Amino acid sequence: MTPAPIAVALDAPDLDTAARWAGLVTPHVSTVKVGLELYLRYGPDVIASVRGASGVKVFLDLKLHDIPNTVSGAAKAVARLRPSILTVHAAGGPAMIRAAVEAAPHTQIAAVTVLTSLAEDDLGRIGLIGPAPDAVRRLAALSVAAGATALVCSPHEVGAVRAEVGDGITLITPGVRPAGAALQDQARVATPEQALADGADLLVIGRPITGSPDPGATAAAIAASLRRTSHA
Ligand SMILES: O=c1ccn([C@@H]2O[C@H](COP(=O)(O)O)[C@@H](O)[C@H]2O)c(=O)[nH]1
Repeated sequence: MTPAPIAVALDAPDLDTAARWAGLVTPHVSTVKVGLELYLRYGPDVIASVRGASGVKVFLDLKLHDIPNTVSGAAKAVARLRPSILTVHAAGGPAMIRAAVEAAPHTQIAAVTVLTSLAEDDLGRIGLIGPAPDAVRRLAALSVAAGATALVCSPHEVGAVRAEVGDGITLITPGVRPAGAALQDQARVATPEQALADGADLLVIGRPITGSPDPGATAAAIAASLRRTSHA
C-alpha cells in the first residue's frame, strides 16, 4: 500500500517517544516531521533516530527567519542531514528564501506563509494586510519567485494558492483536524479529506494522531479515509 501523503508532527518531549511514534506511523504515512521542540532538545541526532531503518522521509520544520547570510549558514548546516523538506518563513523576504534554496540544493525549501494558528483578526495586529487568503497568496507568489518549491499554508487558502502558483509547487497544509477533533491552538482548519480535495499535496497532522491512544491505528484510519475519498 502506498503511504498516505501525511507528515506526522513528532512534537514529543523526548526522543524515545518520537522514535516510537515514528515507528508506529511509518507504514501508513509518507513523512514524519521534526519541529523546534525535538530539534532544539536533541540536535541533529534526532533525524537518524526518527528516520530509523524505514527510510521514511523526514521534514525538518525549523521555520528559519533571519538575515540571508545567517539563514544560508543554518540551511547549509542542516542540509547535510538530508531532510526532504526544510521550512523558512516567507516573511523573511526573497533574498532570505533564495539564500536557503542555494544553501540546500538537495532539500526542498518550503516557505511558511501565514501560520495556521492565526485567525483573521490576528493579521492586522502583526502588520499583515488581510484577508488571510490575500496575504497568503502574496507571500506564496513572492516565495516561489525567490526559488521555493514548496509552500505551507492553511487548508482554507490551498485552492487560491494552487491557482496562483500552478501545479509544480508542493502545497503543505497544517491545520488539519479529522471531523470532530479538538482544534487546540489551530485557527484555520479543515478535515484531511477536504484539504486533499482542495489541492494539498502533503497534510501535516500531529496531535490528532500522536495524542490518540493508538497512533498507528489512527494514522492507518486517516490514510484509509483519504484513499476512499480520493478514489470516490
Ligand atoms: O502554519 C503552520 C506551520 C507549521 N505548523 C506545525 O504543524 C504541526 C501541527 O501540529 P498539530 O498537532 O496537528 O496542530 C506543528 O508541529 C506545528 O509546528 C503549524 O501548525 N502551522
